[in-house]
Amino acid sequence: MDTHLAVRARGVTKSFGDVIALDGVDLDVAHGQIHGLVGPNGAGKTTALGLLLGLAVADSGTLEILNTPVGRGLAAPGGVGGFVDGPGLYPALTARQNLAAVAALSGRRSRTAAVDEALAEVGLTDVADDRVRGFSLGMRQRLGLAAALVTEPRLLLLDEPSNGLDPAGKKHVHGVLTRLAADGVAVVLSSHRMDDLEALCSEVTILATGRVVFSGPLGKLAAENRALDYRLRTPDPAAARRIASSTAGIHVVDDTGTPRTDAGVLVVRALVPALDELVAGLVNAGVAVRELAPVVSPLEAAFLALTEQQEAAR
Ligand SMILES: Nc1ncnc2c1ncn2[C@@H]1O[C@H](COP(=O)(O)OP(=O)(O)OP(=O)(O)O)[C@@H](O)[C@H]1O
Repeated sequence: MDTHLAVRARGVTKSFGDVIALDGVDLDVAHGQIHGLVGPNGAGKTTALGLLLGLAVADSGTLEILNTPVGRGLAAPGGVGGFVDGPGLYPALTARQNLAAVAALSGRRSRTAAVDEALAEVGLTDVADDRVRGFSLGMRQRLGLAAALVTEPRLLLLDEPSNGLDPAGKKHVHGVLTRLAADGVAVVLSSHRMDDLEALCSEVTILATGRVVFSGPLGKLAAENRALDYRLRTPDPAAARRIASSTAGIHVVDDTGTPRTDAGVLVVRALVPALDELVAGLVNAGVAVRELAPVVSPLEAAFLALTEQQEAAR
């Protein structure tokens, strides 16, 4: 048993009738790691989180959670917290009463302090005594996270935790997750938001049609040798286009969805070394470069490439 891992899954398969939701999934999540599950709609993210939360049982494969082998019965081992498909909350109770109920069920001793602390951590102190019925989606998400916090999880599982969050809410949630990870808690979250994954996760697992198409550090994914589209902003796009077209390894992309009114922008597809050549060529020719940035982030580009390959292979 690998004690530095909070989650160790090998060859996990789960079907619903004819639909194979997970197909031989391996997953390692270390203590203190924020691990992102990412993939197109229907890729199997929620199903995977449901298995980790003990809401469903795998058809085959092995799963160890917090060093406990998960058997055929439902229910996750102690120390696992979180939610899928939105947090389960009592709408007629206040935020504080909801958390007090969770604290009581989880057998915490210093309940009042734990509830107050959790409310403060997610930024809901001001609305602690309001009924949850009137809460927005983002407030419910934050309260769901607070409910998980009062159980003091060692493995926290969250399905789309940034759903409906405004920038302030997002800041609170990101702060909480980062603090938990620094304290050694393993966090697994699903998200469609590449910016969130990049801001939070040290590792990601990309699922496509139930299979793992990548798992590992974000840096490794971004560094994969793949040509990206770059937006080049210049006061002299005609000269820039001429130079780009004659630079080896540079492909000028015409149809990028860039608004036609943005005449100073050229999009080129290239690997980094060719891009360096292009910049040198532009500078030598006296063509100013006002901006040079990937059109989509390296993570998003890798995500699209990997998931499209898997879809095409179906
Ligand atoms: N209870 C269920 N009964 C039948 N099919 C299901 C069930 N749960 C999931 N599925 C199917 O399993 C596949 C994986 O679904 P899952 O919800 O895990 O994907 P997801 O990656 O979370 O998708 P999304 O990004 O849309 O939330 C889908 O084809 C889905 O229709």
